[in-house]
Amino acid sequence: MLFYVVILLLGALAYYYNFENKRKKIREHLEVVVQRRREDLLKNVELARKSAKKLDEQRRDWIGSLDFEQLKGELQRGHVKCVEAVRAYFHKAILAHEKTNAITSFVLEAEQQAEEMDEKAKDPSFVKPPLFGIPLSLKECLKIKGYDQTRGFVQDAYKPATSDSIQIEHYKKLGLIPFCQTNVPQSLLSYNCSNPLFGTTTNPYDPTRTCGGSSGGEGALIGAGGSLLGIGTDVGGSVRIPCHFTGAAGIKPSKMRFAHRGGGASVPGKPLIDANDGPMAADVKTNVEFLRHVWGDIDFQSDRDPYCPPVHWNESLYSSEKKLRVGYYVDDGWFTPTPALQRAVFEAKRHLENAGHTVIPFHPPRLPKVMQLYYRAVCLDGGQYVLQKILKDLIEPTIRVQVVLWMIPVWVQRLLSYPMELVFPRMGVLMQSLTRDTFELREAYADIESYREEFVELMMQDNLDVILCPSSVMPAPQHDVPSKVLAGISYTCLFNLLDYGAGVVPVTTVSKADEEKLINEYPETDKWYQMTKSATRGAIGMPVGVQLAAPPFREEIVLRAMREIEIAVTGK
Ligand SMILES: CCCCCCCC/C=C\CCCCCCCC(=O)NCC(=O)O
Repeated sequence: MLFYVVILLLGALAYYYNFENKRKKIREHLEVVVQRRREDLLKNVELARKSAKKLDEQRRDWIGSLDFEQLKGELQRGHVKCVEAVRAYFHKAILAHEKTNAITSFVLEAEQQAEEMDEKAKDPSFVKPPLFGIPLSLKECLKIKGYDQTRGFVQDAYKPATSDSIQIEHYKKLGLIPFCQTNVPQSLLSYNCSNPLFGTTTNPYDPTRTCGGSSGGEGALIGAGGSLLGIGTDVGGSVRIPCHFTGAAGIKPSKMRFAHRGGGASVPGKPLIDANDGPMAADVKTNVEFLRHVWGDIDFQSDRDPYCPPVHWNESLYSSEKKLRVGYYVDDGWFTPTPALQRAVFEAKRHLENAGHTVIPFHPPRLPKVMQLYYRAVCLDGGQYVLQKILKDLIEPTIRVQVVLWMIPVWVQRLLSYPMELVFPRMGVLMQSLTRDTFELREAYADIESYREEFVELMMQDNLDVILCPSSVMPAPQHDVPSKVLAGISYTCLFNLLDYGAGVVPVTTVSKADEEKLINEYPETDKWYQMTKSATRGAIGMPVGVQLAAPPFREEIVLRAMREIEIAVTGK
């Protein structure tokens, strides 16, 4: 017996030694790659700076002071040249990058693309496309020719795309000029924004706090004024959470409203957890203008990807005079949001009511089940695809907790979930989420389908057009909190599970009264609540948005409600 135990221990030791040795070699190689990539980024930023300096300072500042609508008008009228817009935004993005570390690469070809467009515009018969010359920032994972899509994995550096995605082709056709790529968390499966290749992107309002993720670089850049319009992706909140954390506005449309052929994802092959790209900007108005033109011309994408239905921008939904019926909630029954987030929903409710809409209570059903189904379907192989990739890379410290969770075998998680339920019931629920086998996976898909039916039925019973709810559970926390408070995405991931269109609009900032309410009333009943409470302390002044959502192909209603709230909040 002793003999076998000794053999087993020796075997385990040899395995560990071998594993560590291999990891050490991988680490050494990857550290060299990181060094080289960071040096290349410094050179790339210097080239963008050189280009920006070609523009007279006064003119640069004037162009930089124009909002989206004004810049669009000046470019259309020929008062601003495309190359001037690109140089002005190189300058503004460098300033934002120096503040937040938001950029992973400037797209230096933007200058040449702009010059070519200016050349074409000299011909009096040339018809300018609707978004002529507007600089566009892109989340790093979006496929643009000549640039990497690493998703924060060092192993994927120096593997540039050989072509643009259909969507990028489309944006260029509409006149937009991609001018930079922005940072993401390693794997994209986090709502913070750190990776070992490019480091941590910070919140423009407070560097000790995250800008959110995974489209965090976009949030930071837009929040710091370095871009007028950017594109993110969202499989659990990655467009909406950074918007909420940085005071931006953005929308995740339902999956079929854009082409996906040839596009990448954090975890390929996870049907029913629907991801999509989505615009992000300083205001809702810009999102509307962008989508009006993209969807107005959606045949470009449908012709190249037959799985993208040619559903055009529906102006009559957006501009309708018919008053809306809105279902609202401030607490989903799974994770009570901090006071400022609840207040934001009540304020948005009041704005909608003042505009003549009917706003009634709505209760999203069975959120603990939703969380289980979401994690089950997002990590459909028990997290193995991402885990294997992470283990071949430098591991990002701020997502270590979730990496460790993925490493615990599913059967062990299940076993431990029962005692866990007694002391930390919500964690117990999540520990039962990852799949043991295909039987459970099929069951999860069937459950998601019936949950969708149930939700639609509930909305129909009350004749609801749109749902109003919090964007998250807290304002921007510190960088390591998202990986620890995994369950804090319930407000956003619900609408990925449902494949609804869902957007976030800024409404308020955290106030002193919110802080007092937090200290005196916010629950501390488990670790997640304790961490959320402590992360929210000292967040006075941080932006807070609300979320609106509607069933697929009704994104225009979501945008209408967002825009009405925006007008009530900002007066413009
Ligand atoms: C014991 C608990 C077991 C559960 C372990 C789960 C580990 C974490 C897995 C997934 C986290 C998902 C967070 C998603 C945040 C938003 C991500 C997003 O929208 N990404 C965009 C994209 O992928 O394109």
